[in-house]
Amino acid sequence: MNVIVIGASGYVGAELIGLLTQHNKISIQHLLVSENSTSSGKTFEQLHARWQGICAVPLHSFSPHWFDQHISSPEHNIDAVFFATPHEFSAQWAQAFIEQGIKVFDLSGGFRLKDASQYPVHYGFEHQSLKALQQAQYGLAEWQANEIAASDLIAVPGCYPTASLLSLKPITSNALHQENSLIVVNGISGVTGAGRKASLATSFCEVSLTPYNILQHRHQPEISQEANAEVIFNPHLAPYKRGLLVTITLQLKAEVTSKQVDEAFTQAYQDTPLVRIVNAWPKIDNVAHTPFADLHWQVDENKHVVVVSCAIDNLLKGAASQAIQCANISLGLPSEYSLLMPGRDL
Ligand SMILES: NC(=O)C1=CN([C@@H]2O[C@H](COP(=O)(O)OP(=O)(O)OC[C@H]3O[C@@H](n4cnc5c(N)ncnc54)[C@H](OP(=O)(O)O)[C@@H]3O)[C@@H](O)[C@H]2O)C=CC1
Ligand SMILES: CC(=O)N[C@@H](CCC(=O)OP(=O)(O)O)C(=O)O
Repeated sequence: MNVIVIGASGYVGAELIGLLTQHNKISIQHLLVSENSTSSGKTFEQLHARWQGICAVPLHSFSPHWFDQHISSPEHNIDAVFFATPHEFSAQWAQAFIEQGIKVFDLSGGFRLKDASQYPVHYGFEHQSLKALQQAQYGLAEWQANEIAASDLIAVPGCYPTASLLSLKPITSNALHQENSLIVVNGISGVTGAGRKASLATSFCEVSLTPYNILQHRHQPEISQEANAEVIFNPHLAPYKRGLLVTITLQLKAEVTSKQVDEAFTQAYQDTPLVRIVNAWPKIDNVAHTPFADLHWQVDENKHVVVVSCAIDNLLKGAASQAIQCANISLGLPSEYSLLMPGRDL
């Protein structure tokens, strides 16, 4: 698979490129940034020294001219593009790549919400690619492999939604929860979740554990849509670099037993190497810098309540490694290919 990564100077782009360099079925053809990027002309290893000696591909500026020069002719040799870019940019450009026969893996939120009217509210722009939006397939790898394999436009889930949906779907897809009851998702993320752009809110001396965007975060509709159940989402920013944890409280139907809950989770994740059911409450340190999601739950049958917690690396299972899982599925490979043992057949 010959690929392009747009957004190569960002945190997600860097992790994605790092994974691509170790994938023996995927070949990086171009690494791109914005037209006025200060990173244009630098090599990937100059920008992200972690990959010194691994990837010296130069970063170039993406523009309509670049697209015309490299993509518009049918002779292009590109099979797929990864958008590790702002939401509006992905929403603007995905259709043009699809029309050239190029598969799109969008790591932004540009194609995750099915209802176009939600974009002005939650993303601040009117969606212009309604045809692509309808065509887009949500890419929660452990739950939608068949749909991902059949689609040319994959909306890779966000970091909080990934951890939340891995926790919720075994319950809601088996209708074990009390209909119309309160489902509260508390999430905590490290600062890399905000991206590489410097801002006062994420500068070293300013960051402290705090809730943010309460009752108005754009992940609330994404989680509700994909869980098929309305949630309340309370994100928190914490003073560490990477890793994300959600703890979810939801009411079970009165007749549901803890055995049914256990069966729902073991059924969902018995054959998913990257989602681990762990015997203690998950810890960020056990998943940071890995493609894993660690899950644990506890049921109180008297209160008819289950508490589920899931920890992931926001840049990996919450973005880049899940995008690789989606690409693997598109290639007909096991979703975990190259993620457990880099570059080798499983
Ligand atoms: N951080 C996280 O934990 C997660 C982020 N995401 C999503 O992934 C995407 C990238 O996030 P992240 O890496 O954190 O963000 P960063 O701000 O770190 O990186 C954004 C990247 O997009 C590039 N870019 C910006 N505008 C354009 C443009 N017009 N044309 C081409 N490239 C452009 C930037 O290049 P430059 O500035 O050099 O021009 C940079 O490489 C976002 O949509 C984010 O919401 C999804 C899941 C998790
Ligand atoms: C700490 C922090 O700021 N996190 C980001 C989530 C990053 C992310 O997951 O972006 P997507 O929406 O593309 O998934 C936020 O809350 O907006």
